[in-house]
Amino acid sequence: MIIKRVARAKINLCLHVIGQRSDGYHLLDSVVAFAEYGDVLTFAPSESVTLSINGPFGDGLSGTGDNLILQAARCFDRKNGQGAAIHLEKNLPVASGIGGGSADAAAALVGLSELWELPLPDPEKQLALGADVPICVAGQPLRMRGIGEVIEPLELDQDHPMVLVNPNVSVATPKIFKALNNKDNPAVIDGPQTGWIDWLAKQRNDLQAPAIAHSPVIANVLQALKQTAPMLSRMSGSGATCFGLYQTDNAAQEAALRLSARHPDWWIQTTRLTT
Ligand SMILES: C[C@@](CO)(OP(=O)(O)O)[C@H](O)COP(=O)(O)OP(=O)(O)OC[C@H]1O[C@@H](n2ccc(N)nc2=O)[C@H](O)[C@@H]1O
Ligand SMILES: Nc1ncnc2c1ncn2[C@@H]1O[C@H](COP(=O)(O)OP(=O)(O)O)[C@@H](O)[C@H]1O
Repeated sequence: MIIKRVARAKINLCLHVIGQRSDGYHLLDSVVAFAEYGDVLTFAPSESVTLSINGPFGDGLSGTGDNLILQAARCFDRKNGQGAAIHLEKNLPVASGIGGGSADAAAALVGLSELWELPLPDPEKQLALGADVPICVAGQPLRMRGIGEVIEPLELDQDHPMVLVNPNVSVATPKIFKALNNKDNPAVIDGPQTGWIDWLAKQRNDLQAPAIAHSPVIANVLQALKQTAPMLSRMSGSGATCFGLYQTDNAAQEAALRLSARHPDWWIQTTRLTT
């Protein structure tokens, strides 16, 4: 039996930083949904746990040691001889604000739980792998609070065609949180009272300014996206990936073509935000 899971890109449609805990972690209020596109993981029975990696962003990652997939495998109380040959097709840029590592860890938790017929590790263990892991296990539109442990499922009105753009710079999350001056910003306005997009347009990503200060090219990405007339565009997570949402698949494809023609060195991916 071979099990396959797509580790979908996590998109912070907005991300408000509303406080800081005594251990330094920041309190968040974020609306999150997932792309159709992601890394692809497969799990086959084996006597030990191994990880092989390929794909466009696989080069910088090691298949041993602290890879989040192997850390996820260590969360299970498995029996002797219970292993898995895991393969990762790494399609998402690393350290890019779309939670590739957390999505991989979540996919590994779910895939291995099925392969080994063992219960999913509890939410606290999931959170210890990464603050974004529980939301990636949930894998549906949601509002996340705390550092990611408070999850409220939401119903997105419809699938939205989307373009993801990363200028091929990696951004270390802790640096961006550290550079944020005001840790005490207003929460997400409750909603949506009107349409989803109108509601989201009124929200923010509080990490956008410090991320731009760290990597000014993010401002160019946001400006280039704006010029393609999306319904909504913003940076996800701590960056540098930005997203644009469009009315139709055609509009998204045209936007992606236009962006690729002007910026052949950027990672540009057409996909859909799923309900
Ligand atoms: C900012 C967010 C928004 O969804 O996404 P990304 O930009 O990583 O995709 C997440 O909260 C990131 O979650 P994740 O990437 O799993 O974070 P972790 O590995 O747990 O934390 C990495 C480091 O980021 C900082 N950190 C993380 C989360 C948080 N709420 N406050 C923090 O200050 C801490 O310095 C921590 O040591
Ligand atoms: N399977 C994995 N995929 C991506 N990153 C991983 C993985 N395992 C460990 N990491 C490490 O986790 C860090 C954060 O990666 P990632 O989750 O892609 O960031 P972000 O949440 O900002 O998109 C990187 O520094 C990377 O080296």
